Amino acid sequence: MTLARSRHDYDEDDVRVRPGRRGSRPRTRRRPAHESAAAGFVTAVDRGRYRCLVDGHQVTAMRARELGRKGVVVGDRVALVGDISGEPDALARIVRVEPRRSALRRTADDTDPFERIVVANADRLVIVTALADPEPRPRMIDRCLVAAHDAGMAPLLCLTKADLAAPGDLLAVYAPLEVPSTVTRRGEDPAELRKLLAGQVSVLVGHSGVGKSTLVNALVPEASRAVSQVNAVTGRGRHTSSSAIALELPDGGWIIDTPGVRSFGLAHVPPDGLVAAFPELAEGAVHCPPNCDHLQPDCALDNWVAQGHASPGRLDSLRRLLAGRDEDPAG
Ligand SMILES: Nc1nc2c(ncn2[C@@H]2O[C@H](COP(=O)(O)OP(=O)(O)OP(=O)(O)O)[C@@H](O)[C@H]2O)c(=O)[nH]1
Ligand SMILES: [Zn+2]
Repeated sequence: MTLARSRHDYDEDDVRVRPGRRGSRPRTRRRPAHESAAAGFVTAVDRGRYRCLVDGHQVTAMRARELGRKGVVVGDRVALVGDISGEPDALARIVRVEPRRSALRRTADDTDPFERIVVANADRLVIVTALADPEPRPRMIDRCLVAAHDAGMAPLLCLTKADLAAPGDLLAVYAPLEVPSTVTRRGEDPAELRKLLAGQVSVLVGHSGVGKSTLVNALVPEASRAVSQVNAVTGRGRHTSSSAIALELPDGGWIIDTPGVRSFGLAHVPPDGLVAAFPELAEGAVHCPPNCDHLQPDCALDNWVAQGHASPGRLDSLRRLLAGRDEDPAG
């Protein structure tokens, strides 16, 4: 997969490496401290407490001061010291966050003024859209596709509630984008989705009411118990919490639900990054006039599509996104 960013380093808050006062070697060259630390996988984060899986058992941890401003998010691979027994009241310390393979970002909005990484190291973004009740919102899907590309994750379109409306029209809109898709309906086991997710770390995203919890409950029989255990630790209910939670899939892999994140704005994705999310169009954009915004008549992409190098639907999708970069991400 081509990445939109030249920034292949997904750790935005620790890229600056300051040389020591006396010009000693950069800090990253030093031997890592805590060589005997245990490896953990962060499955939930809330109010400064991190739930980590260490050797198959759950450990509650806090950040060690030495992490500085470094954020820790669900999906992070971390190194832990201190009490990793997992006993009630035991508290370990996270002393290191391993480099991230991918980083899903949310944009600033009314509920949170900062752009933040919400999930690290996930492979897939599952864009959950109901075919009816609520009505599908294609622009939200487009935005999620770019967010997936920007994050370094593969998208999967999951169309729910096929018992209420047929998926044909929506699938036709997205067929040219060659995004894999799966359709689910009430009363039917989501077997295809289960197969697609096995062995991977996937993030579910979608508007309220599209059926995410229904899917999670079907995929992870223990889901409600796992969620209430986390809430027992953090003292919050699922719907009031804005943090993500990772649940282990019976066939291997993880599904990460992100209750507070329903869509993604693109304000943090530069226009070049948007175009890069459409590799076969990016190739044609080299023929555009300098600083082309790809919305004017002299844009070379119309010709590129006319020559059959890319589908008209893909160009439409790109232009919808370019024209609406600053729109309300929930739209
Ligand atoms: N007809 C129909 N209804 C469904 C289907 N899947 C879920 N629902 C219903 O849609 C409603 C919302 O489903 P949830 O699973 O709670 O949706 P959600 O995406 O988790 O919603 P939030 O928790 O608000 O984000 C519930 O009443 C479900 O029973 C489906 O395939 N068909
Ligand atoms: Zn152009």
